[in-house]
Amino acid sequence: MPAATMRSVDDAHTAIQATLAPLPAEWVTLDAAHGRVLAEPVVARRTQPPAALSAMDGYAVRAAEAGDGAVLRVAGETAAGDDPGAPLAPQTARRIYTGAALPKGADAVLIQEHASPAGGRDDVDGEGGDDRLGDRLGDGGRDDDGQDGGRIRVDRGVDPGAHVRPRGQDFAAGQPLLAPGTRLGARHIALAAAGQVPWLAVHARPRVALLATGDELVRAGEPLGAHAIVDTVTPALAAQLRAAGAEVVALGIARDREAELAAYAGALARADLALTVGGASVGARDLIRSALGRAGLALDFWTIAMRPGKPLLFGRFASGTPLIGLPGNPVSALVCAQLFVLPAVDRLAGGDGRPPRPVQALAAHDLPAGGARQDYQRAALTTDALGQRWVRPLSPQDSAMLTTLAAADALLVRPAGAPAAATGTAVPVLPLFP
Ligand SMILES: Nc1nc2c(c(=O)[nH]1)N[C@H]1C(S)=C(S)[C@@H](COP(=O)(O)OP(=O)(O)OC[C@H]3O[C@@H](n4cnc5c(N)ncnc54)[C@H](O)[C@@H]3O)O[C@H]1N2
Ligand code: MOO
Repeated sequence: MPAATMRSVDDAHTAIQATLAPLPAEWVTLDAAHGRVLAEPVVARRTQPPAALSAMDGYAVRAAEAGDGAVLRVAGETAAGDDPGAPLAPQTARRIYTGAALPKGADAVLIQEHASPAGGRDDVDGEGGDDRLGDRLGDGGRDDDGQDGGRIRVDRGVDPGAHVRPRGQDFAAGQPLLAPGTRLGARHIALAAAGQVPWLAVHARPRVALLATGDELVRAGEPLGAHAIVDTVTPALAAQLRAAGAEVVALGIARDREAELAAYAGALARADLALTVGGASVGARDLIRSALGRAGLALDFWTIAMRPGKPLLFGRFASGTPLIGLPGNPVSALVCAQLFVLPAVDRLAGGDGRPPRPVQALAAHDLPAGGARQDYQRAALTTDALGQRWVRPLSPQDSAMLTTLAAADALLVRPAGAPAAATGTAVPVLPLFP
């Protein structure tokens, strides 16, 4: 496998993505929509707010009547959800609470912290409240003098529009709220709910079939022979893929026999994306290409100028299902999953399928020149007192070493043929998948 015949990482990503399209839409309720990608626009079915609403607890007033020192009679009370009823009579204020609709005629809200009681219900002149001056209505106090029938003094005059949320301030009925392609987070779900849209069209979850291969493999926790190897990749990938929104069909462990491997072809080809682990290299027992090739897999590429991950293969079944054949070394399999499998799942689920984007960090050591393959070194990231990020490759870099992978925060990317980099040089790193 000379480097010249291998795909570059970028070309491999492009070739895989070229075969993928978002899955058809399905309807889900809002509480099931988190992390899904919208397939159809969300259009508001109502205007929000549906009427001018108070943003504060206080009094709905006419700003022109509510200058400094003005005294107003409190006529009526409106809480959130109430019909505001009769229009605001001249020289009156309406007791109002946050979220309540303003009565007709009101154009501002005087917050209760800026109003003082100015006399009881019978004190028509409004002078009887002097003995209570300074006894503010704010601070949680509900003073009857500030309630319906009492009087208030305006301690701080209001401008028109003060503390009022105008009708339609957020959006109007018929307005597009969310565009197809949006990956739905809590804030998008809240917006759809506000628009009175309780179900959303999202792309279906990709069904990913996963087959481990190898006579030596045993499921974690099961009895082990002295030379058995635990299947670490299946639980790791299954967990990661589920977290990424896929439905995982773990087919189990196939023995290294062509006929046995071929027998899984039907199940693999029925998924939206098929994954195999192991058997991708050149050994006599590396049978994925031959066995699945006989079962109808058309190979697109095999081997990639990348370390770890060189034997990666990609092809398609006659059903159209793409198959990514991951190398058996666990670190290789998981690094390839980050670079190729997660973007493939993202694309099927309606996302853009872009590869993970590197960030910059400063080399904490001198780095030798890059080799023939693009290297993804398991590395630790630290941040210094100035907020500068530093990256330090871990050792050893063996692609079977899971302690190193687990201890790593990132993959330090060393492009093929990269010149040696002195300590302090900015280099690309990929923060590791969770
Ligand atoms: N002569 C050559 N030998 C190898 C080459 C090469 O170019 N020439 N490439 C090496 C590279 S690079 C890798 S990576 C591995 C990958 O080979 P395979 O994809 O064929 O994987 P296997 O041989 O089946 O397994 C390799 C290794 O990984 C263990 N394994 C497999 N599956 C799992 C699993 N699900 N969980 C945990 N561990 C697994 C397996 O037992 C082996 O120890 O090939 C190199 N060889
Ligand atoms: O590519 Mo292999 O993954 O170097 O160990």
